[in-house]
Amino acid sequence: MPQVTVGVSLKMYFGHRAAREWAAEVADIAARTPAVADGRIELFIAPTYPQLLPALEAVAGTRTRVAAQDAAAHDRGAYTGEVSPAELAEIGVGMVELGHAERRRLYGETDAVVAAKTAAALRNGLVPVLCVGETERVSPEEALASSAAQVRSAVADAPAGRLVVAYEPVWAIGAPEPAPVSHTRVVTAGLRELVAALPGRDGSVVVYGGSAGPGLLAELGDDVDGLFLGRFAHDPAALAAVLTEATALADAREGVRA
Ligand SMILES: O=C[C@H](O)COP(=O)(O)O
Repeated sequence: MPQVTVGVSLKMYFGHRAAREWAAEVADIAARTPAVADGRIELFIAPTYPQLLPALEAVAGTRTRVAAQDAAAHDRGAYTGEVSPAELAEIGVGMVELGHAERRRLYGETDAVVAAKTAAALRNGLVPVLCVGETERVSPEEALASSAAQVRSAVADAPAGRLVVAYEPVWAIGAPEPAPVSHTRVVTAGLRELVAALPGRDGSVVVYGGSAGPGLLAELGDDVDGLFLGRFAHDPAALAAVLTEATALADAREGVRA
């Protein structure tokens, strides 16, 4: 089992060539990071659909996993423009981001849609990166309540399987700074308790996303299982810095377990 999970979504920021160059740099960094190579850090990248196959090729042999940024709720059929989770699994994609705040806000994805997509991902062997988080800045307790409700709704009827829950307060996405550590730790601690108690979800983890970058993992320490990065991992050197912090955290966790 990984000790720390670090993911990056490119959203739609990069063109094809820039994404290819970035994936090649990530592959180099992953190959030079022993904790990725030995599986203590689970590293995944989520490029756009046209970039999935080149990304899989770029990171082959480095243990970096490739995630899609979304997937359909159906395996096949007359769903023009959709991408099947079955086909994603067939090409070697291992994870899929679901319920991201931008999908919910811009494309009207409801909790019911996210639940249907989560079930589809799990029945096709994909690990859902299930994005949850409050839309307005509220107390950590209220944030936990609404995020927990989103998790419960997403998995209520889904087949068994591991989840990566990404706690992303909507107000901290695309912001200059991440949510305060004092806020995040209450929510992630509560979500960890929740997922640990869910039947059939062994190995599930809770990561933080929303303007995350170098320095945050060291601050959050044992309050999270990792980070889900966006803009602040566009610079490969910043991702390398986060992986250095993740390595220190993995080492510390191993020390605790030894
Ligand atoms: O998918 C990643 C998150 O939405 C965070 O993005 P951001 O770090 O650019 O705010």
